[in-house]
Amino acid sequence: MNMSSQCAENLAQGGAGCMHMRAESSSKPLKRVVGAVVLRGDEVFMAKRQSSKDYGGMWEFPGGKVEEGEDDQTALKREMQEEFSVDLRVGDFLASGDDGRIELFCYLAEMLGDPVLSEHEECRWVGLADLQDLEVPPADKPAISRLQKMQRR
Ligand SMILES: Nc1nc2c([nH]c(=O)n2[C@H]2C[C@H](O)[C@@H](COP(=O)(O)OP(=O)(O)OP(=O)(O)O)O2)c(=O)[nH]1
Repeated sequence: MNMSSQCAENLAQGGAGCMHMRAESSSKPLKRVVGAVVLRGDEVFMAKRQSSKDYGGMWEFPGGKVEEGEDDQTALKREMQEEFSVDLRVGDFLASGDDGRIELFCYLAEMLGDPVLSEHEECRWVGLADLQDLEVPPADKPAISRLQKMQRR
């Protein structure tokens, strides 16, 4: 019996699948997400996710999923317009992290104008020294470590 027919038989018998199928599903490509790291002196702009969303109530770098045909910069600018009605100047790549489902690419950026809250529960300028007290999704941790290292220099 080959691998595929073993899987089919396992499923037909009401089994939870087999190693072969699990390996395939766990290698699904990560969804690409971008986040803007907007600094103002020793503070960074953070937004609180709506409680109805995944990671609800956690703080994130504003941004979102990159759509087909977009590059990271275009996606970040679009998301900042949609979510905060501001233009964005996108700078250097800072760090990336993942949660096994999405991969977050964070870029230093400058907001041109004042952000208007629409899709988040709250937004706030957070001191870099206070970042460790915020609850953030796991994919944000590498960017936060980089920011804290930059601050100590
Ligand atoms: N924007 C953003 N998303 C993050 C961060 N960290 C993190 O794990 N994520 C996750 C949460 C979501 O699963 C995913 C982004 O999806 P989203 O729903 O916020 O993005 P979107 O605006 O494109 O959403 P939608 O149109 O699909 O509703 O990435 C972060 O710092 N910023």
